[in-house]
Amino acid sequence: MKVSIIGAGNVGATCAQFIAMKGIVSEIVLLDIAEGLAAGKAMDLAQSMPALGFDTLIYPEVDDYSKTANSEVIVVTSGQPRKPGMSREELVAVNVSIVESVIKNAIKFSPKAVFVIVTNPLDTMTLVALKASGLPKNKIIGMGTILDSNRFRYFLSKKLQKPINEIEAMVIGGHGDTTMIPIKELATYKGIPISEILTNEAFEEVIKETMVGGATLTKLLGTSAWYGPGAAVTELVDTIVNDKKKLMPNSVYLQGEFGIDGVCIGVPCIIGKHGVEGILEIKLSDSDKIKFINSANAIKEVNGLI
Ligand SMILES: NC(=O)c1ccc[n+]([C@@H]2O[C@H](COP(=O)([O-])OP(=O)(O)OC[C@H]3O[C@@H](n4cnc5c(N)ncnc54)[C@H](O)[C@@H]3O)[C@@H](O)[C@H]2O)c1
Ligand SMILES: O=C(O)C[C@H](O)C(=O)O
Repeated sequence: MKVSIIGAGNVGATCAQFIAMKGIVSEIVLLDIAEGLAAGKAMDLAQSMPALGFDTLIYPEVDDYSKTANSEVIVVTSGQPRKPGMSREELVAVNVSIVESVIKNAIKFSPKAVFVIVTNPLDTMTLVALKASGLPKNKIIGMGTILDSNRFRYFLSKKLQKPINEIEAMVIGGHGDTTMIPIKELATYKGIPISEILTNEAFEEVIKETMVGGATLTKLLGTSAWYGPGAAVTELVDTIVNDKKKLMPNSVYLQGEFGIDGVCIGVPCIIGKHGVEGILEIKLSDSDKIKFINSANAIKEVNGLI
C-alpha cells in the first residue's frame, strides 16, 4: 500500500511522520519542488524509526511523479500557508495554480487514487482539484472540518476540564474563520449533551475560540499549524486505506444535499476505500441552516476568483 504526499513542508512532513508511526501503509512517497527538502525530511524521519519502532519505507522525490505511481491515496499539502493577520481566503491566487498542476501530474500516475486536499483555502482548493482531475466527486475529499471538530473538542475539554477523548463534537460548513459551524446539539460529554452542562454564554465562547482556532495558532507560530492538521489527515488516510466506513465531516462536492449545489463544503460523510461513500443529511437547527447557506455563499464568492 502506498500513499504519496505532495508538499513536504510542515503539514506534509507531519502527515508522513504520523502515517508512518501508525503503520498505516508500507510505502510513503514524499514529494516537493524544493531541492533537498523531501530528501532531508525523509532521511530524518527514517533515522527516528529504530528508536520509535516503525519501519515504513519513505521515498523522497523532487518533482518526479513517476515514483508516486499507483498510490492508493494522494495527499495534497503543497502551497503557501497564511501568515499572522491573513485569512485563508487570501491564499487563493497563489495556491490555485499549484493545486491544479499537482493534481494533473499526480493523476497521470495514480488514476485510481483517492485525493485528500489540504491546501488552503480548503473548500475552494477542493473544487479546483475536482475540476482539474476530472474524477468522480467521491474521489476528492477536502480535509478541514475533521481538524475543526478536534479543535472544538479541545476547547470544550478545556472549558469543562474533562479529558478530550470523552468529548464528541462536530463542525461542518466551510474551513474558514467565519464560515465554519460548530454544532451545539452534537456536542456531548460521555453521551450527555454539553448544552445541559455548560451555560449558553460559556458554550458561545468555546464556539468563538474554535472558529478562530487556526488563526490563534498562526499568530503564536508565525505560520499555520501542523500537528493537528497532520493528525487529522492521518485519521482520514487510515479510514480510506483500511475501508473503515467511518462518519467524519469533510469538504465534498454537493449536488442538492442540504439544499446546496455546486460547492465543496464540510458535511458529515461516510468515508471508505472509494472515498466519499455517502453523505449524511443530519437535521440542522433553523439557525444552523441559515449559517450553512451563508457559509456556502461565502465559499461561492471565493470560488468566483478562480
Ligand atoms: N486544511 C487544513 O486543515 C490545513 C491545515 C494546515 C495547513 N493547511 C494548508 O496546507 C498548505 C501547506 O501548509 P504548510 O504549513 O505545510 O506549508 P509549508 O510552506 O511548510 O509547505 C508547503 C510546501 O509546498 C511545497 N510546494 C509548493 N509548490 C509546490 C508544487 N508545485 N509541487 C510540490 N510542492 C510544492 C513548498 O516547497 C513547501 O515545501 C497551506 O496552504 C496551508 O494553508 C491546511
Ligand atoms: O489556519 C490555517 O491557515 C491553517 C489551517 O487551515 C488550520 O486550520 O490550521
